[in-house]
Amino acid sequence: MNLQVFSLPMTTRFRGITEREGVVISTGSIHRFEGSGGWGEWSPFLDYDIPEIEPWLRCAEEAAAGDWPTPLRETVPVNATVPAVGPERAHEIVTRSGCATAKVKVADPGQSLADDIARVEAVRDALGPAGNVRIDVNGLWTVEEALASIKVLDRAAGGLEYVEQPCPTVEELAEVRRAVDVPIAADESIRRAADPYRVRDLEAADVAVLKVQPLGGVRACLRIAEDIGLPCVVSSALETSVGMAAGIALAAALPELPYACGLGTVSMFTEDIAGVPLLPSGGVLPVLSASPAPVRLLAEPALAAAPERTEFWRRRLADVLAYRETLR
Ligand SMILES: O=C(O)CCC(=O)C1=CC=C[C@@H](O)[C@@H]1C(=O)O
Ligand SMILES: [Mg+2]
Repeated sequence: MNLQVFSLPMTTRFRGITEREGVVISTGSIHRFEGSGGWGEWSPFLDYDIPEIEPWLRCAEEAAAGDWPTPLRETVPVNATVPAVGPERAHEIVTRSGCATAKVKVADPGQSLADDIARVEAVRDALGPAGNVRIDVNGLWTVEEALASIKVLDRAAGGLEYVEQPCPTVEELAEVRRAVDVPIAADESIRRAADPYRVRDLEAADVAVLKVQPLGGVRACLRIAEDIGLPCVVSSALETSVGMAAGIALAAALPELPYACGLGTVSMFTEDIAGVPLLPSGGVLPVLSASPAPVRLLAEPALAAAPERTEFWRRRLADVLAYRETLR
């Protein structure tokens, strides 16, 4: 099977990743790499098991087949993404981004609430009073920690737009939501859940975060958006520009898009595999009708993964296809 595997260094460690690996496939079939049509990215995180990464492949296949819904807008507003860095670097990231909204990672293992407060204050300073500051906890707080930390970080931010995934479970999100005025967004409780609709049924969130790869593609996410009945934010799973186009296609096709999306993360790589990277300008990304071709990956061996890593991805793909057969 012919696979192209990329390996891109990141500018800053993010969710423990310093080197992003993944696969690009072309038109229709993963068995036919040399296609003249669309491209798709399959870049499930390395710590995810085979059943969990099957939907990620559906997203790549949908993109490669060029099967996206009609866009309703030409550009998509995005947030700056601020990893668990020091306040000076956080300020610089936000200022350089040109975005009016920033999402700040907090509760990073090994850091204190004081570190989070300093980062959030720096981000507010960089955005000015009119900007929006949201935080992402990745489910790392208990309910008690959430109640205490949201209070101080809301003050440090001069008002938080929302808190993403403060605690691990849907029940805990619901408990926190009942106790605080800051809106709650659900991310892992949707993209890693057996039933994404428990968030709706337990009234656990004000905002749904949708990611096209973990949730099985653009059309699958559109259905979730319709059924979940919450305002949606489309966020990346750290895709290259090839995969980012799918997230943008979802954001472009949603009937309502009240919040900036977390799709500005191509800037976290030192290089990109497309000819023109999908970087925001003036806080927005352009909507494309298909994924860009990975022309730089095809031309520059330095962007390709080492042969043993290519072998790893080939095996991973074979395992997912075998798993799929068991679902039939
Ligand atoms: O939403 C953004 O601003 C960027 C994307 C982002 O934060 C994430 C991408 C990939 C993995 C996640 O840990 C993380 C998230 O939790 O939302
Ligand atoms: Mg998140």
